[in-house]
Parts: sequence; structure tokens; C-alpha cells
Amino acid sequence: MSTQAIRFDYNNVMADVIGEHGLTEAEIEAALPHAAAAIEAVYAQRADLGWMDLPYQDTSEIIAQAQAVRARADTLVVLGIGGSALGPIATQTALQHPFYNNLPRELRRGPTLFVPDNVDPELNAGLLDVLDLERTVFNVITKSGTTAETMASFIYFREALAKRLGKDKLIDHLVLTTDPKKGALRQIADREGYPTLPLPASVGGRFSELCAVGLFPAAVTGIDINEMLAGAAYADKRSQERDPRKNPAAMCALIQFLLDKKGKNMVVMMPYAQRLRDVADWFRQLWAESLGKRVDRAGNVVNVGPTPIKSLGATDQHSQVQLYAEGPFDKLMHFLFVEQFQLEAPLSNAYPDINELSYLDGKSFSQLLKAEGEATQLAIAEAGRPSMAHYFPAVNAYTLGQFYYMLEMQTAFAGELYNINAFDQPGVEAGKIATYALMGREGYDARRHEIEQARGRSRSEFII
Ligand SMILES: O=P(O)(O)OC[C@H]1O[C@](O)(CO)[C@@H](O)[C@@H]1O
Repeated sequence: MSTQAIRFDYNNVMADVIGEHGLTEAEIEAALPHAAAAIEAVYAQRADLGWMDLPYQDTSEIIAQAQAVRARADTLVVLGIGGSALGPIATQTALQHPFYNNLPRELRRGPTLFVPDNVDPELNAGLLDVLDLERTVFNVITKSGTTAETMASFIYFREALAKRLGKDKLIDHLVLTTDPKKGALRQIADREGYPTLPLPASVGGRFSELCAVGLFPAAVTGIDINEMLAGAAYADKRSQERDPRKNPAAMCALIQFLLDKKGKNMVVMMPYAQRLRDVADWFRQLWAESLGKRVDRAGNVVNVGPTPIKSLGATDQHSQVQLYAEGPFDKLMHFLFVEQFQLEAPLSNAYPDINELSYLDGKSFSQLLKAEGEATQLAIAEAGRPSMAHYFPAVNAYTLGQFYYMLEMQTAFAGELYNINAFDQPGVEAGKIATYALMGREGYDARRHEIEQARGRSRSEFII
């Protein structure tokens, strides 16, 4: 096993450790053939699942374009939503200085990065207040090339650029990441000549972090993207193991599936490292959009899907852990632990004479955070609640790429276990259609009429 391997520990889901809410060895043993079949089924689809091959892509074009942006910009703004924003945010938080944008330029590895990730008017108008547009590049990311939020952001910031710098300068301030052939943004790129990067048709939005979507912003801010891919390739190797017991992604999927069947239908990801906070956010989309489904592959109504929840140690010990420890037995926890932090914050011997504080003397923040993580894990287990732990030797480009890929494979395996299509999102499409109707998009009149009628049926006694 690589010294950079993330270790996966599932002792604390076992019934002999936590009691009746855990899994027995016999339950796991009986389900192993199902997990083995899920592994086979996913690899049988590999030709259609382009994200599975991303660890082996040629990154030279991404790096070349990133170098060009590094040379001409002080700020990169990513305009995207869902998979087109959550991954770039997670990677930045995980691999850069915690106050990266506030560091002086000579201590940063590249331009500052902003990912507004919403169409809130104040957020976007406010962002314009802090940007020096002459030294800003916008990376517009959308697979479909039509998503309302992203295209509205593109129109808004393109207009601001055009007003400030003139239309002929737009080409130096926009890089578009989208489908190589389809969509409105592709059409615009072809018509107006902006530089582009491909978001391959076979890579779904929430599985796109390891293509140009995530790699380009990461490379612009100086992250070693080939190292991320090396980590992902290592996770690919481990995920190909046909024996589920030796395959962390498959085992992790199987445990979550079995516990869901026993009523643990909430999955809490709780990193004990600030760097991994936004990875838990990225995981929420991956897990929720992939597994939350109305029908199974045969068309039966099943309404399945565990609810992913993000949490952060130690912060949420003082907000959520009371519920996790004593509330309903409906949760499974993923603890993410880091063995080696990049920065250390030691504590001095400040108050040796004050009994309640002397235990802190000469310790460090990492000791305290690790102790709090272990203590919470123990308390959750003693309260009879299942949890798993993922141990990162350190958070770096290699382990991050490895973890992303492992979670993607875990999601694909889980899709097979639930017998649903993990790669579509019909529930989100319904919301998109209603938005188009409300915004007056051509071709959506009938839907707008239905919504207006429903509004008319709203009863005043229920409005106070
Ligand atoms: O990349 P696009 O096409 O703009 O889509 C953005 C997001 O919208 C969704 O389609 C629905 O939320 C996600 O799957 C995707 O990541």
C-alpha cells in the first residue's frame, strides 16, 4: 500500500462494537456477492463513464492555458454552479493557505480566486466592487452551456468587462469550459472566439472535478494537478479490486447501503480539518444527486437515497453532535482525520497554576483537534451509533485526488447496489424547467400557465 494511501476503518459500524444498530459479520458476508456484482456492473459501463478515465488524461492544454492566465491576471473568478463550482471550491480550500486571497502576492502561488456560486444580486454586484477588471479573468464553467445561473453570471460579468475595457478586450478575460460541441455557451465561444477547455460529453457535472472544470482553476492558482491525477489513478487501481473486502470504495458503498436498509438514511461527513470542510460540501452534491431517485432501473417507484449532511469538527461539536449522539438512530458518520497538518499552532505554558487550564500547557492545536476527533468518534460509538473513519496521511494534491476518485467510485457502486441510475438528475431538471417558465423562456408557456394556476389556488387562510 502506498505511504500516501488514505486508510479506511469501519470497525465502528460493527454490531460487536456499537451494539444493535451496527452490522454483523454475517450481514456483511451475505451481501458481498451483491457488492462484487456492483463492481463488475460499473466496470462494464466504463466505456460510457468518461470520468473514470480522467486520471490518465493529457493535461498539457490545461496547464498551457493556466500559465497564460497566471501571466496576465491577478484574480480568477469561476462562474459555475453545482459540479461546476463545488469542486473548484473544495480543491482551493483543501490545498491552499487558509487565507489565500488575503496573502500578499509574493506569498501566494498564483492569482486570487473567487467562486461566487450563486445568483444572489448582492453577492455578484458586491464582487464587482472588489475586482480590478483589467487584471481579472473569468472562467465560465457549464457542461450544458445553458444553465440559468451560470449564463446569467456570464452575461452580467461580460457586460461589466465590455463597459470597462471595451468589447475587443473580452477575449483576454474569459476562458469557457463547456461541452466541445453542444450548448449555447459553445455557440457563443465559436462566434466570439474565446479560449475554451473541453468538458467531455461523457463526464457528468458532479463527476467533473478531475477534468478541466477543477484542474484549470487549480492550475491557475499553482496546484500540481498531475499529482492530483496520480492520486486518482491510485484510487482507480484500488477500486478495480474485484474482492469487495479489499476495495475501499466498494466496501464503503456496501456499508452505507446496508445501514440505510436498517434506517440509517442520513450520512454525515465530518472532517476534523478545516481544509476538508468543502470536500464535504462537494460530496453532498455527488451523493444527493446521484442516489436520490424516484424510480429504479426497471421503472419501479422506489424513492431511495440517503441524505448527505456536512459537518465540521471541532466547530459542529458545539452545534450538531448533541443530535448525532442522542437523537434518532438514523445517521451514519464519516469522520475524516488528518495525521500530519501543514501548519502547526503551538500553545505556550500560560497558566500552569490554574487547574482547569493546565492540561493545555505546551500542547498544540493539532493535538487538541485530533483529541477532539477521537473523543467524538468514541462518544458516537459508545452511544451505539455507526461511524467510519478515513485517515489522510496529509492533505495534499495526491491524497485529495485519491479521495475524490474513491468517493466517485463509491457513488457509482452505490448506484448499482440501489439499482438506480446514478448518472442522471431528473428531479433537478424539473426545477430548471419551472425556472425557465417563470422567467418567460420561449417554449415554456404551458408550464408557466400551470404554475400561475397553482398560485391562484393558494388559500389565504394559510398566509398569516
Ligand atoms: O454544468 P451545468 O450544465 O451548468 O450544470 C450545473 C449543475 O446542474 C446540475 O445539472 C443540476 O444541479 C448538476 O448536475 C450540475 O453540476
